[in-house]
Amino acid sequence: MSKHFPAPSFEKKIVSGERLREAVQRLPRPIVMTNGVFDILHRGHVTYLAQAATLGASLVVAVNSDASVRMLGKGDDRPVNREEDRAAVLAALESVSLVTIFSDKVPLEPIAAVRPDIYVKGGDYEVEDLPEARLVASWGGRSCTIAFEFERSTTALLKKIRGGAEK
Ligand SMILES: Nc1ncnc2c1ncn2[C@@H]1O[C@H](COP(=O)(O)OP(=O)(O)OP(=O)(O)O)[C@@H](O)[C@H]1O
Ligand SMILES: O=P(O)(O)O[C@@H]1O[C@H]([C@H](O)CO)[C@@H](O)[C@H](O)[C@@H]1O
Repeated sequence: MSKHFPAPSFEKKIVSGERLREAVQRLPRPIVMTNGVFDILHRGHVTYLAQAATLGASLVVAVNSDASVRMLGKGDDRPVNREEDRAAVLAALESVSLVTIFSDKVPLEPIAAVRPDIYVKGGDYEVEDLPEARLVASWGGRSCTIAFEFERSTTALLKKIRGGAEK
């Protein structure tokens, strides 16, 4: 007979858009926030999230819904991992305090609900180009990018798995 386990405690870090505003009230500040697809988690992602977490006392991650990933044009076969799985993997990370799934192309709604002190993206973005940064600035928050330490990507991993040339 196999033992029955309760749901792992990290599942409690996943909150719906409706519960986000209230859940954030319980987090220590300053709050750092980021967003992304995080389809197949790799070393670049986990390093980036650990570094982002050091910028404040809590890290909130907004993860794209499957429908919003399809709006980004990453390919007909993306995402590989469905939204609830991507959210669970992120929630299991020590660096991550809260995870929410968002449905729009740009995560302005969850950012407005969280009102982070610091908004962060990876070094593949420029702060000046981000509508999220303009929103966060409206309540006095700041935004920054974190340079890549490891050149990794989900797209490159998929190419490798599927027999492409990536190492
Ligand atoms: N190698 C990396 N190092 C640091 N940060 C990264 C790296 N890859 C992605 N990021 C950051 O992680 C977040 C999620 O990125 P994303 O899901 O687009 O990763 P990806 O592996 O580049 O995916 P894809 O290949 O599907 O575009 C973004 O904020 C991005 O800037
Ligand atoms: O994982 P990605 O592709 O880095 O995440 C995207 O980031 C976009 C970014 O915040 C610029 O607006 C966002 O709009 C998009 O929905 C993905 O989260």
